[in-house]
Amino acid sequence: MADSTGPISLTVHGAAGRMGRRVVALGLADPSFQLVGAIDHAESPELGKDSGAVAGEAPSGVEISSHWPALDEKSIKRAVIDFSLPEAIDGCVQHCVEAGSPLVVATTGLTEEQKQGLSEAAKSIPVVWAPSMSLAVNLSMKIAEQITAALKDVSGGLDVEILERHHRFKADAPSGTALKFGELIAGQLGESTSHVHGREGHTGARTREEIGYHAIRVGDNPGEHTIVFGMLGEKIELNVAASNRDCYASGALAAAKWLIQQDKGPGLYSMFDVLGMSQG
Ligand SMILES: NC(=O)C1=CN([C@@H]2O[C@H](COP(=O)(O)OP(=O)(O)OC[C@H]3O[C@@H](n4cnc5c(N)ncnc54)[C@H](O)[C@@H]3O)[C@@H](O)[C@H]2O)C=CC1
Ligand SMILES: O=C(O)C1=N[C@H](C(=O)O)C[C@H](O)C1
Repeated sequence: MADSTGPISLTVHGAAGRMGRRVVALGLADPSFQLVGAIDHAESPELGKDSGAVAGEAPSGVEISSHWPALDEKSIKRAVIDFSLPEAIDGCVQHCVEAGSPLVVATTGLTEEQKQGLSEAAKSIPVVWAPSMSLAVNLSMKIAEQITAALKDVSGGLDVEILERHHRFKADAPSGTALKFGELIAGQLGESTSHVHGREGHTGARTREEIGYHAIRVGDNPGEHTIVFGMLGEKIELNVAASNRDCYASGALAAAKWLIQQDKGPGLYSMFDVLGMSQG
């Protein structure tokens, strides 16, 4: 008999990573979840170690492994949270589709083909996919859309530039969050918008239809985005910055809870859906 009561059986994909460790730590502290799996690369130096200990917490009894835990057919409340790398996504998605496990995907830098794969997977399982799981970032995205709508026809024209700052270890650029900001702002500016990544050489004057992106990599910055709305005579700078990674980890756990507690069916959902920001 399937058990619809009790905690959500949680598996973390990328469990030994900077983000995976925080998801494990916060998940272990949340009685809504029971950690049942901590997956990482077969060559990870953390393989075989206790996931709680690797996360700096008390032992969890769940070792970091490259093999997925056996499915508990009685437990219908289960979810997978992925904070891995693009090269790891296909295997994770395939497992979740085969197991019928709801999935939260946080990994950025996906190829267009991998994004299509998420849409295909969402035909059979519920998927939350967002480049940032942060409440403040998703709220800032909505505000950026409103600012753009209000200023896009301003006299003298509107210039939008997106600056992002991350730790020195970040492997992709610009951030998935910056790209999402640009996508949403371009949705307000119109189809003629071009996306310009950095500038060098004799570029000529900036065109009215471009959004500029600039990726800064310094120290241990957990993520900061500044959207500059420049006009002739004044500007607005919208800044949102994390001081640690827990805003993302708690957002991903909230997304998993939302999928299970709202009993979401197959579909591709965003953090706007999770946070109730989808309208407007
Ligand atoms: N959506 C969001 O809110 C956020 C997304 N991210 C994204 O999450 C991803 C991970 O970020 P970090 O934790 O900083 O990176 P990280 O490099 O510290 O962690 C990635 C983990 O994935 C593991 N991995 C690699 N290949 C694997 C495989 N085949 N199977 C299982 N595990 C595998 C690595 O061994 C590592 O432990 C990045 O794409 C980053 O942009 C990061 C923070 C917030
Ligand atoms: O790699 C990171 O750290 C982060 N990556 C995400 C992105 O690429 O947008 C989210 C957050 O900014 C932190």
